[in-house]
Amino acid sequence: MMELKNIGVRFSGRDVLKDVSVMFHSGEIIGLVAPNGTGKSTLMNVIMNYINPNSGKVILNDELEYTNKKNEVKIHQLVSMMPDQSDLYNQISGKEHLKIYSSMWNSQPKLIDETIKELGMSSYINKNTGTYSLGMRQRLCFAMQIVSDTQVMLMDEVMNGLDPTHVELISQILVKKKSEGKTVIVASHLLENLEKYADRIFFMKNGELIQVNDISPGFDVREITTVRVTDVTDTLKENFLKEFPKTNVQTLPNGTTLIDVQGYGSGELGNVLAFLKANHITEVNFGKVTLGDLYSMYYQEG
Ligand SMILES: Nc1ncnc2c1ncn2[C@@H]1O[C@H](COP(=O)(O)OP(=O)(O)OP(=O)(O)O)[C@@H](O)[C@H]1O
Repeated sequence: MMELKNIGVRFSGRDVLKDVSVMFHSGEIIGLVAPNGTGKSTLMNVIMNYINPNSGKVILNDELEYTNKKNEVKIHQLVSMMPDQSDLYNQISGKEHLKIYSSMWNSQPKLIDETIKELGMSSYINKNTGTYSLGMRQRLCFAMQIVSDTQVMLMDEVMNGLDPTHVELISQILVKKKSEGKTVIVASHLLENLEKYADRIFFMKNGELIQVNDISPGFDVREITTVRVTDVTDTLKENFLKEFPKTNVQTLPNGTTLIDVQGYGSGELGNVLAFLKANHITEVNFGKVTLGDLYSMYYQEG
């Protein structure tokens, strides 16, 4: 378990992190959504103690804090950040990289071969990483962190440059790590992918971390059932509300209109769909509010 307590970071008089307090538990995947420049790297750097916050602290397992070098070494055995592609040494093989990580974290050596197999890296793992494609390098960086086998894993843009097959594969491995009790914190811009596996998702804005379930009550990410439509004019919306006055309708900055049909029976739902069809609305999607919808609500509004 990792706690961030009242973390504040100020750069050039600007609050990049503002009194951030949050608890991350074992066996959960945290999704972190942060448009460029909102403080995601700063947050990760504070967690790793690469940046000293102006206020607040990071607490591991209720007791460990970055109060001295000895504790830092202990915490870094428990918390790791996925390496960046620029951290790779071109002149040695992928397997050498995995061995180095395994010995640095003193993890079980069998994890190396298991991870190579799981990620389908056997055909190139013994070649120098200088010969790797971007996707291969990315998979290696991910594999290095998996091999380190720490309790908390921070991953910044883990899916960068990966094709859909590998995005899926890595998503499955993240879920497996969660089932092993790891805390996995993934910062990603792939919203559709993130919402498939993340247990809790936070948006970063103005130095704050907001859990998406708190953003728009009534349009909760997991529970509310909606009809999603595009190309709804103001007049059509007015007519719709005359016909269905009790229905909650919300048009997002991205042009999608959400019609809340939670609790509607098939008759009522049929009436809504018939109305839309009669008004030539053919792009109709039935489901929950998506993370993309919430992103639009939160970051693009007025
Ligand atoms: N050492 C620093 N000194 C001054 N300002 C900084 C410093 N580090 C970051 N910042 C500023 O803090 C803000 C957040 O930076 P940060 O690198 O955390 O963003 P980010 O969310 O990781 O962005 P990106 O996704 O583009 O990497 C930015 O406005 C950046 O200019």
